[in-house]
Amino acid sequence: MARIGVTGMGTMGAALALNIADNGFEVAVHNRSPEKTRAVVKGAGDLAERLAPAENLEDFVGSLTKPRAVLIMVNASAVDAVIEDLVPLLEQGDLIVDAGNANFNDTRRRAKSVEDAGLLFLGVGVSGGEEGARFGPSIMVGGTPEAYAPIRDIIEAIAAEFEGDACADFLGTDGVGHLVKTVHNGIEYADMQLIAEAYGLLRADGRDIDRMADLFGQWNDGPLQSYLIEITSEILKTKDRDTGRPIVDVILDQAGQKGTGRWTVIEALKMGQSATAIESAVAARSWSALSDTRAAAEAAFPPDGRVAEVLDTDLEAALLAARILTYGQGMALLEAASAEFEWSLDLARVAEIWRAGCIIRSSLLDDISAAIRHGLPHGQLLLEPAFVARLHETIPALRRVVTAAMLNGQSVPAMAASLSFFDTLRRARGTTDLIQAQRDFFGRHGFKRVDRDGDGFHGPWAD
Ligand SMILES: NC(=O)C1=CN([C@@H]2O[C@H](COP(=O)(O)OP(=O)(O)OC[C@H]3O[C@@H](n4cnc5c(N)ncnc54)[C@H](OP(=O)(O)O)[C@@H]3O)[C@@H](O)[C@H]2O)C=CC1
Ligand SMILES: O=C(CO)[C@H](O)[C@H](O)COP(=O)(O)O
Repeated sequence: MARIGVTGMGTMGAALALNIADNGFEVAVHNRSPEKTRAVVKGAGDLAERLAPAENLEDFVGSLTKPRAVLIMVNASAVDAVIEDLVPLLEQGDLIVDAGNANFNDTRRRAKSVEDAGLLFLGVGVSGGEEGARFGPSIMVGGTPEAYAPIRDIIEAIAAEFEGDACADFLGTDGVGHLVKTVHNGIEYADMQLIAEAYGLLRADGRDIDRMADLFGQWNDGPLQSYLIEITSEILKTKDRDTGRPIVDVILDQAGQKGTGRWTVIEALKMGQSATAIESAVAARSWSALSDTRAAAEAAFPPDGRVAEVLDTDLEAALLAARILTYGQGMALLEAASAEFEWSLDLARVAEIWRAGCIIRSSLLDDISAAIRHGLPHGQLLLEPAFVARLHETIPALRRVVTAAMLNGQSVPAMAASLSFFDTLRRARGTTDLIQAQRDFFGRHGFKRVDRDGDGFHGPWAD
């Protein structure tokens, strides 16, 4: 009998189940199509003795000790159907864990309906891709402490570690684990886009791909140290087996997206927050789908042949500045969500559990968690003294890179969005006085004055 079961033997579910077994726990395994379960057991080697495979949900649930704990790792669109099948098979006090990527609004709804049925529910974000799931992901738990208690030891055992600290924690009630994972992915989208923009500038400059790989490798030894920079270097070194060409040259430039970046932007907009670098990254993926349109537009507006003059050191600093601003936007969004849903989210802890295991892990996160513990003035990372100093050092480079890109017709939407966010925020008096005047002019919306208390003032056009 197993203390926990995993249903969904896809990329992530299989890897998590093996991780659980590797940490000494018996684990029941199940998949809608049983051949996948058989394949996982067959490929498990010595770990197979800790796997209890089941060909149907009834046997799967029957192989769990009570109170049962079932971890679902299926596509977001299938979670409701799986829960519907599971609930009649479970008893009061049993636990359902949705560990896939889920829209946190769905998680809130699911938590309520599962709890109404007398069961416990957790919405858990897991990050790290297949390798992370197998050897140590970052794990973001949302739900109730009672629901977390029975599996806490398992979650902490399978999670990544940063200097002995498990990169897993209970973050608060209902949807918080999935919103934190969603924002993690939003930051992931922006960081990937920023890196792709730097790659685009280097390509426009005619750089050799192998030397580019070395440059990313060097950057990974400095302040940009991160998983995404590291794998970019690896990817750029990789040749296609069939043609011998750099692998990036045979990959169609159309990026997929499963929804978490878009969810981040939607939630940011709903909460009156800005996630502009993330929004640019989502847009860039959407624009990437328009291959025919882009080809037609290139024919209509051909490149003017100028060469981008961008220094490697400037690119490195520009990426760092934009990354800081992106993390800052993500953290501010989480702070706003915490206030709105009364989660009392410990943002420093979030940064801590992202320091290892997850896709956005980077050396910067240790500094970000320290900065949050010192307190972020006005809730903004960019105002924390250590980050003020870093931005003073790096923003001029971001400005030079964005300017060079713009002058040369190179697309850098996420870098430009980050810089505009920064420049907007660092002006005590902006330009929305005119917006307010326009709103009042056409719609009598009223405005506040700088020289009097109260609101609802109108311009003379209203007379
Ligand atoms: N891949 C990654 O890097 C990461 C993925 N995630 C998230 O983890 C979850 C799983 O992703 P991943 O493992 O990559 O996906 P896969 O495509 O590898 O596997 C999908 C799994 O979902 C099952 N499934 C699909 N539809 C149904 C259904 N209607 N009923 C029952 N089972 C169903 C599949 O079963 P079958 O074999 O029968 O089709 C399969 O086990 C997703 O939410 C994803 O967003 C989270 C972090 C990283
Ligand atoms: O959660 C993940 C990583 O953290 C998954 O890999 C997710 O699929 C990435 O999102 P997308 O497929 O939209 O790029």
